Amino acid sequence: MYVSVSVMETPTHSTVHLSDWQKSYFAITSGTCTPAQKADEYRAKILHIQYAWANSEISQVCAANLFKKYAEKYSAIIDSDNIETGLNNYAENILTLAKCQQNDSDKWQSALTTDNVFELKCVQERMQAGKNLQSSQMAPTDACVLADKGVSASAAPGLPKLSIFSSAKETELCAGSAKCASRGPELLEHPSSSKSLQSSVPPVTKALDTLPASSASLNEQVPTGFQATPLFASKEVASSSSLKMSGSCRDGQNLSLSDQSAVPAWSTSSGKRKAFYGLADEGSTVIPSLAPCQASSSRETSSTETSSFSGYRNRNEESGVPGFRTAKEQLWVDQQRKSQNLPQRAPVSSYGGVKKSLGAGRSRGPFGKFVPPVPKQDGNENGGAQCKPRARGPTDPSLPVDERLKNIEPKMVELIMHEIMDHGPPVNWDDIAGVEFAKATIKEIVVWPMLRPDIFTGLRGPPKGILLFGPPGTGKTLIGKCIACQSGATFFSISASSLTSKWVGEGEKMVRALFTVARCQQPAVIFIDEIDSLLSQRGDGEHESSRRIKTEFLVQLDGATTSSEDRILVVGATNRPQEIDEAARRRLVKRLYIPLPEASARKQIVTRLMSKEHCSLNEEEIELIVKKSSGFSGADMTQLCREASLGPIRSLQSTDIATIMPDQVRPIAFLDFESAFRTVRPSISSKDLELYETWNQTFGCGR
Ligand SMILES: Nc1ncnc2c1ncn2[C@@H]1O[C@H](COP(=O)(O)OP(=O)(O)OP(=O)(O)O)[C@@H](O)[C@H]1O
Repeated sequence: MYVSVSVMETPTHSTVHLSDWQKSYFAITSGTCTPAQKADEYRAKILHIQYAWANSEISQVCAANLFKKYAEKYSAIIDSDNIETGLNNYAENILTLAKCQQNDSDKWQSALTTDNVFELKCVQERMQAGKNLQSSQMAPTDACVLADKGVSASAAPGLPKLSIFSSAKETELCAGSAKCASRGPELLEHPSSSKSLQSSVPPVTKALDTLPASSASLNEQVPTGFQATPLFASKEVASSSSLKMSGSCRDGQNLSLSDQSAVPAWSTSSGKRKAFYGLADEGSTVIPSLAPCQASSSRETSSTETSSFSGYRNRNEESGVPGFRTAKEQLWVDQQRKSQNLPQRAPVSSYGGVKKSLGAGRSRGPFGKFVPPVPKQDGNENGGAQCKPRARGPTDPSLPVDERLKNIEPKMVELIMHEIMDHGPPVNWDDIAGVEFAKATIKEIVVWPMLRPDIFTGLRGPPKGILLFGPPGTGKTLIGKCIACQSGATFFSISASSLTSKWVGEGEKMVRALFTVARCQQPAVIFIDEIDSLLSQRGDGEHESSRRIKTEFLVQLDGATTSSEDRILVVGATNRPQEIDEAARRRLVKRLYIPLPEASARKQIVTRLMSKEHCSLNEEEIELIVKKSSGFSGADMTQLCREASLGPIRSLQSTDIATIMPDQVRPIAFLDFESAFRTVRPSISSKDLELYETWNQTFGCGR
């Protein structure tokens, strides 16, 4: 886990008593704090303590006590596996990466420990890359010095073999390195457990005895710039710090797993240290490393000390070199730089961030709650209700970034991923009553080709666009979604009117971005509701921006910028097909009429909805309902059933509602439908229906 703090104040008094610290640093425990705030505060305070400790502002005993107190105070957050409140959820490091690997069946219980996280393949790959680099950059003599001085070879960055500190010298080194930021994580490796916390602090007496000497010796032993991994800091903050720090820590080695460490080398040179603090004082977001790595991992650890040291050695092992970034990380950084509007920290998890808000209304401070940028691998992020697992978002530098997205504004990608990409429950063909011809056609021309692109080649190739037209509430959206679900495609759903009105001046870019993201997520279905407002016939009053959006859309639809192998289907839906201009109409080759549901379909809708309710309707009554609902759309039928379902409640005395048991509510009866028919009327006029019929006969592809 990472910690980030904007400005670190260095305590002014050289000796600070525990009580003073407790007084000033435990004020945040009021009951009004949210878990997120507490988690943030927790990190910030931990940092503060560790800085004070590292600067000898407080004693080791004091630090250990404070850490223990914090662990106790915030154990609810730290230990919690709750996706909302658990501190793990705020992690943006290796743990997050690891969490992305989980699926529901894992019954994941914060079982990640420092060790098993590093066993994950994705983690090892990254570690290996860093290790290789270090090996190639570390002079053999450096390694010898380390070995000679009692530091396990494996503890030296870049040296592959792992070992646990066990020798006296190693212990001394660790104890002494209390002064060193790089030792920090061990102390707080398991803040959730006071036991582990205590035991992870080197024995006080020994530490006190050995501190000055070993501190110095460490500084001699460790190559200049030997840095700790900020396990608790935000990636962006760390990243930016990294840039700032590079000047001061010329020869520092950045040990951050994600190559974003900003922690300076802890050298004997007070000049260097001052330079470091100087930066910190100037507002640099410098990240020390004494914060907990995996709060809950202590539970899993059999030997706390071993765990502590293993955390140390692992981080050493994964250390990188300053300034090194993989190409994909560089790309990510570049993308973030381009996105000047975005807050400093927002982009990290923004693509996978809180849903449906584009981050607006969602405050993400420097410690903003982390939401994994990628879905679980089973795609069940939303309770198993998802057509297709979402592909990886491009904002997490630890994940591959699609080259195609590099020219797209991140905020647009975010919007598309969160607002337009649909993550709702899957839809089956059986969920759509009636419209048999349309369903059969769609299966044949769209779903099968998407499933078997190898067979549906050449003339059999799928169309790029289809049009569903008909009265409102007849299931066009349902069909669009069903296509996506049944063909294993990602479903993007957008209203064309929002393209033209919501993003004034940006609609054109939005169209381009939408197709680009869809291309990255293919097979994909782009459902455009009210497509008539996007593709309406050109007139004198047509606005320039509307014209540009339309042109861009047609270009994208034509696939001018796509390869022939792209599997993207545009499904347009409209209630006003007559307003679509010829150029667009021609491109939407299959124009399918989605009419009002026939009697059999209406029966299907009623039966299906009532089967989920406590209902006393018999066959005959259902037939009567179907008969009386002639001219109703699917949406009207749904509304009718909703209204009828309220009948039993309405018949209750007002006083009963507070006390009645659910099973005492009478079943929905025919009389409730009779009442419902008095308020629910068909929403489509026969005149409107004529228009659809006429247009269908002229341009439709039905029989
Ligand atoms: N054929 C159908 N089978 C089952 N339910 C239907 C059907 N048609 C409509 N519904 C019900 O009506 C609701 C609205 O349907 P949907 O949004 O798909 O209609 P639409 O044709 O896209 O409407 P609009 O043109 O107004 O966007 C659905 O969620 C569903 O409850």
